[in-house]
This record gives sequence, structure tokens and C-alpha cells, in this order.
Amino acid sequence: MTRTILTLEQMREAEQAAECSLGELMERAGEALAEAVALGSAPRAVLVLAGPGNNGGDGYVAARHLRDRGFDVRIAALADPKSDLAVDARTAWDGEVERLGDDTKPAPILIDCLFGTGLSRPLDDALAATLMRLAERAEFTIACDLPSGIETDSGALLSDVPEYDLTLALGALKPAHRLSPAMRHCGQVAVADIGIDAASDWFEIAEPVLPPARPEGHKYDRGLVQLLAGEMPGAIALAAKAAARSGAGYVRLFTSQPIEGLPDAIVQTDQGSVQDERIGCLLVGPGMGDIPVLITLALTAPKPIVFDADAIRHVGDPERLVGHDVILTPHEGELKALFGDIEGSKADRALVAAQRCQNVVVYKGADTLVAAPDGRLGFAPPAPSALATAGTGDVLSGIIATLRARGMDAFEAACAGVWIHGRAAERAGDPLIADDLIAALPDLT
Ligand SMILES: NC(=O)C1=CN([C@@H]2O[C@H](COP(=O)(O)OP(=O)(O)OC[C@H]3O[C@@H](n4cnc5c(N)ncnc54)[C@H](OP(=O)(O)O)[C@@H]3O)[C@@H](O)[C@H]2O)[C@H](O)CC1
Ligand SMILES: [K+]
Repeated sequence: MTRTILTLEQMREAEQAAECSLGELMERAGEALAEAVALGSAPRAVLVLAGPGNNGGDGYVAARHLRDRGFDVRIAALADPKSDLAVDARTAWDGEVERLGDDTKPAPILIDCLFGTGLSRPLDDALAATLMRLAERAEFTIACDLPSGIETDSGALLSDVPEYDLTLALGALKPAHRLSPAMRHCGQVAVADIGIDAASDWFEIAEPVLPPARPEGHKYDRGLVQLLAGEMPGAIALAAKAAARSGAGYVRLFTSQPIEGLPDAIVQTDQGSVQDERIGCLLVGPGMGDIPVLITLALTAPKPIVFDADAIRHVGDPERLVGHDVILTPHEGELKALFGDIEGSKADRALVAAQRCQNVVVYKGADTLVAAPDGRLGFAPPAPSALATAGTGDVLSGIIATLRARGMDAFEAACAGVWIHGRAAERAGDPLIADDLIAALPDLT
């Protein structure tokens, strides 16, 4: 199921537009938090850390529900509640409230309700140290909405943040749940449906629905991927193999020198034209080196193109791509080389890049994003860090080129490719080399 992602501002608007009262939303949030804890543990000692805002309010509500479920609950508050909702939630808790400090005793279950979307600055050093200590001593840690210390829209860590076992996002995911470095601190991320309308163009990329292959179809129906080789054969060979293994009907490689070790099914030729009507998608860039004329050549083709690696560095001006049908797959350095310094969070940068070139941009990294010029933004679910090895990007561009050649729309093909690549990495294990990814591709027919 696709999970939507709301920014801080969108979240506040959705809260205000909700059909029920904010108090009811908080009640549902606290109840969902208690439910999440009870799902993971039999009744035992719980410590709830409560902040002064509504995140703290959720904590008082959760404490009440957990106690009703037989948990032995303590609350340690940073300060008295400030918001009306949090005051009400505090009043409805008739147990003791400790003052949070250096001497607060740990418990096996820790619930962090210090700050959520309202965090406005780093935690004080002493508070951050107390939070780290209590999290280290707990056996199960859960963050309410967001781990305290994380900026909602950018995913930045404003102070030291523990690595939680579980984060329960309220109403919808926030960008920080799927952006680095924050995402690695969230643990498993579940979403509690508290009854707000979470409509957005931003979402977590989910398992794709691939176009079915027609049983009577021929190889061109399954897609002809045309690759242009450059100076270094290894990278384009990986991309070609990935294209073939992800279900392309036909993979053809234009190369002046035959590349050894490629399966015979990959046709290598030094003849041919990028004007061939049967081409489903062109792929240029892996191992291209310093041959910018290949970009000029590719842009004469009336067909979809994937530009990866060196091709991105050699485009020169992003506006050159306007009017063409291109998917770009830059990592951080390549994005900067083509678009220069762009202000804002990674999400902002991805969207500005897509706008400027009027094409789909796959902004790679530990937190890969897929941006469309119309504002759609897909956030990759977490993938193994073992993917940060040479050649894995060539495999990704090969997969995406195949999906595009098979007739998927550019944005859908890019999102699907990113999802498939991440799952292949999970199957390949750690450590992995790029070739293992190809062997571990799931069934894509
Ligand atoms: N999304 C929903 O539909 C619902 C969300 N709920 C929960 O509410 C929080 C957001 O609540 P909010 O009150 O806006 O914000 P926080 O609780 O995160 O924190 C705000 C208070 O914390 C103070 N603050 C901020 N940063 C610090 C800091 N570093 N050190 C100390 N104090 C800090 C802030 O004070 P200011 O001086 O900045 O004004 C506020 O007092 C959301 O995350 C959900 O958990 C509700 O349950 C309703 C439904
Ligand atoms: K929190």
C-alpha cells in the first residue's frame, strides 16, 4: 500500500481540516501509541517522556491506555504542558508525574513523547544526554511521531538522537521518516490512521504493478533497450545485463569494440542508428567517459532516454533536455554538476531539478528520491547500505531503461526501478557486488 508523506505545513492543514476535534485526534494518537507498544510487548514497566507540546500530550494519553492494559507506567515530564490540548491530557492522567532529569531511572520500554513536528531548535545538551542514556538502557524504544531532535521536513538531526526500534507516525509519514540522516534513527516506521485526510503528491514508493507481457507478444513488445557504450566497458556491461535480466525483450549495445564476457543474448554491434523505430528506450552514461557527442546523438532520437553517470555531467545545461523524454539518475555530485547549488532540503532540490529540466529525476543516495516536473515526489523505502558500492547505479539505470522500454510511464518506471533495486539488494545480502544484484532481481515478468 502506498503511504503518503506530508510536510509540517500540510500536516497542520490536515489537522485543522479534520472532521473531529483536535482533542479527539490526540486521543486517537495516544491510543494508537499504546496499541503499538502492547503489540510488541507483554505488560511490563514503561517510561513515557513527555514534552511541553502536543507530542507530550499524546504521551499522557498513551500512558492512560497502557495502564488500563496492565502496564506499569511512569511519566517523566520535561516541563509543564503548554498547549491547551496537552494540559487536558495531563489533567486526565491521575498518576504521578516525575520531573525529567539526570536522575531519571530507566525502564525496559521507553516512549519518546518529548517533541514531534513542533521541534524548533536543538535539544539542550543535558536533555539530549538524558535521552541517549535512557534509550541505551531500554530494551524497546518507540518514538511518538518522530524521534526527538529531528527536523520534520529536512530529516536533519539537530542534536544527538537515539536509534529507535519503532517510530509511530501520526496520520501520515513526514519527509524525515524517509530522508537521511533521520531515517536511520526511526527504526521500523508504522503509520497510525487517526482520521485525517492525508492527500499529497509525495509518497513512499511501494511495490510496483508491472505491465503484463502479452503471451503472443514478440521481443519488441517486451522492449528494445539500446545502450551506447563509451570508454569504459565494465559499467555499460553491468547496465546491459541488468536490462536483459529485468525482462527486456531485446538488449542491443552499440560499441566500437566487442565487450568480453557478456551473454550472447545481448547483441553487440558497431552499426546501427538511434533512429530505429523499434527502440523502446536508450541508455547512455555508464562508462561513457569523456565522449559528450553521445549525448548529442542520443538527443536526436525520438525515443525515451535514460541519462546516467558521465552523461549527466556532460549535459551542460539542464534546459537542453526540455522537450525531450528523459530520465536522469544523478547521485549528489552529478546533481550538483548539472544543476549547481540548489537551496533547500533534498526533497526541494529534487523537485527544483525536475522542474528545471522538465523531466524525471532519480536523485540517488541512501535516501533516493524520484521527482517529476509536475510535483510528484516518490521517497524510496529504506534499502541496505551495502548498495553503496561501485556499479550498483549502472544496474539501476539498466532496470529503469527496461521498464521504460516495456511501456511504463517515465515517473512510474523510475519509481518501480528504485523499488526493485532495493529489494534485490535485500535478497543479495551484505556484502554485495553489483553483479549479485542482477542475480537477485525478483521475478519481473
Ligand atoms: N498530526 C496530528 O494530526 C496530530 C498530532 N499531534 C501531536 O502533536 C505533535 C505536534 O505538536 P506541537 O505542539 O506542535 O509540537 P511538539 O509537541 O513537537 O513541541 C512543541 C513544544 O516544544 C517546544 N520546543 C520545541 N523545540 C524545543 C527544544 N529543542 N527544547 C525545548 N522545547 C522545545 C515548543 O516551544 P517553543 O518555544 O518552540 O514554542 C513547544 O512548546 C505531533 O508531532 C503529534 O505528536 C496531536 O496529537 C494531534 C494530532
Ligand atoms: K517524539
